[in-house]
Amino acid sequence: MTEPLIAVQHLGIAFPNNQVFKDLNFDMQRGDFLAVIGENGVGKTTLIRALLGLVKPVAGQIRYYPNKKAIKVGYVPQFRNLDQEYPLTIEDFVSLNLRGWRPWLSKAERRQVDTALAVTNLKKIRQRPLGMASGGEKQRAYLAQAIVQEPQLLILDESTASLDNEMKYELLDLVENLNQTSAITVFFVTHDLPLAKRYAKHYLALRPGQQEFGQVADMSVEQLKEASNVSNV
Ligand SMILES: Nc1ncnc2c1ncn2[C@@H]1O[C@H](COP(=O)(O)OP(=O)(O)OP(=O)(O)O)[C@@H](O)[C@H]1O
Repeated sequence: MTEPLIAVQHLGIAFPNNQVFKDLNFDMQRGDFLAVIGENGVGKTTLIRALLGLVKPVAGQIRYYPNKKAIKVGYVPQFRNLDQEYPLTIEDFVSLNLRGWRPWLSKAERRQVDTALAVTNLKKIRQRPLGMASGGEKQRAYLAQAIVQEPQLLILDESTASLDNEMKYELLDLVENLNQTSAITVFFVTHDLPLAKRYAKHYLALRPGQQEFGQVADMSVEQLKEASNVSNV
């Protein structure tokens, strides 16, 4: 077995009066495309926060290989429509993730921006104010911003929710392409089981107090639904 990118081992996370995870275990192999499914409130966002080191486990651990610092993370949020007045151009918006306190980009950074715009099909409209872009273009700009630093791990946090069908597939086709050509590891939180089935290699179905991890190819959409539904006890 090769070394994973991230190993979640016996993870326990609790808030006052609320044990969200108890003994959660799964590995993310490099280049995996993992769909994380489960009902509202089961802990999907908490798991993302734990992966980012923003919530402290009460038990177990998350191991990063070779180490946490070596893993850059890109994050694509759920689609929310930006105001038409939003002033940054698409290119400036994508560059935000590279600019520290410096107002300018180095040559190497410019190349990174060009690549991110190219792989998300935004080159032609790079000078358009982001607020004037279509919904799909805006979400592609978020994807471009997330990948401009060439992360090893890309987190899609319900990034396709509220997009129409065509835009969902368009966005995930781009992500699949990145996954296949740059071996970027994808952590895809979604309620959309047909999308999970179409794009993911593995699934992690979260239920209160339990989890199921497996290969998507072995599951039908109905079985995925069953795996992520709360059992009637
Ligand atoms: N900071 C916090 N303090 C206390 N409880 C919290 C905190 N954050 C989350 N929770 C609780 O932990 C549980 C898991 O929440 P979380 O947001 O991770 O679920 P989710 O699966 O992402 O839900 P959704 O699909 O609705 O986004 C919920 O019961 C939530 O109320």
